Amino acid sequence: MNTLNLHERIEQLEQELLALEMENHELTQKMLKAQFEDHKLREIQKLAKVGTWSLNHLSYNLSLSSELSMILFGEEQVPQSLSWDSFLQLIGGLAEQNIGTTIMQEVIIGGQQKTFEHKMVKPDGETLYVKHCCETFYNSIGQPLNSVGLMQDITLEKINEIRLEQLSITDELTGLNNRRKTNEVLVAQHDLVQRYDSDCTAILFDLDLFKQFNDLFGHQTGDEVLQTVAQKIKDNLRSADICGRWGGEEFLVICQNTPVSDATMVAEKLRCVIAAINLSCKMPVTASFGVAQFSKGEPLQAFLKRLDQTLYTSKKAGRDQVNTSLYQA
Ligand SMILES: Nc1nc2c(ncn2[C@@H]2O[C@H](COP(=O)(O)OP(=O)(O)OP(=O)(O)O)[C@@H](O)[C@H]2O)c(=O)[nH]1
Repeated sequence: MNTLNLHERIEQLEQELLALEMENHELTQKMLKAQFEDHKLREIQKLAKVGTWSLNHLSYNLSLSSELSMILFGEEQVPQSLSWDSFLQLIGGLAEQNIGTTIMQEVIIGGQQKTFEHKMVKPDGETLYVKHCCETFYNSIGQPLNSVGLMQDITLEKINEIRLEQLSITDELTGLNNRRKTNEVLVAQHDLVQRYDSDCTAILFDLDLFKQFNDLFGHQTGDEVLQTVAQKIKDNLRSADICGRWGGEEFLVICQNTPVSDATMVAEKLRCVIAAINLSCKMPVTASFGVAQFSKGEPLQAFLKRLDQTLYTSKKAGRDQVNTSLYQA
């Protein structure tokens, strides 16, 4: 090779090197961009508390994204490998007939995309609420290839929602059900009786001469009397009985699956419990009761009127007593 050719060859190689360097630079830029995008995606997933899983239908191999592992296991407890069955077990948690497991199995078999919310119990015993979306993908001859799922941890939002829901149905002063919730239960029980002719009885009671507590000791003492009475009622009712604050110093107890004879005994017990309360203001507290059983064919408004009149009978007859009304069609 003469000097001229050698010179040309060097120039050619230099140009090729430059082109390679440019290509390399471009590739590095692309890689950095991809890494940045990947990092961004992970950060977004972390922020949104979202993770993914995928199940290969041929190997039955399950893989979880690191974000999902974090959501399910936290930093320290990520297992080396997780089988599909253990994953389902985890999703199903301790709850029987867990909707999460059921729907996931449906998607695995049926393939349709589904989005649903469910509750699960983490290995550390903590309750987790998740929004879950999963789908199965098929090859051209309809064989399932893989199923993928996206899970979002919505525990905080759910807990706030539950708290708000609880607040909206609770009487602030006494912690009992408020009138709205009590009325809801009343309507539902009335409907059940109309449909099944079941036994359900309501007890309405009103504290006697309650105005005196406010007048003699102040509103604050009046409030404390209402709270003490509410607590006593809670302590002395079955968990199936529903109790609510119906008005100022008026309470309503709904005893499901209870005929009027049994509910009258409940009312008598509550009357005694209230009369035995020892208030710090030393004034006795009593209540007057009306008891009535729902009847098939009786409209709710008519029933409430009958119940109210029965309570009024107790007031008129001297207070601190229980009166029962029997339905006459
Ligand atoms: N402290 C307090 N008082 C309340 C509350 N709601 C209603 N009241 C009071 O309860 C009193 C009810 O008075 P009345 O309707 O005259 O009845 P009563 O004094 O209990 O007399 P009888 O029902 O006839 O035995 C009123 O003074 C109301 O202001 C409350 O949340 N806190």
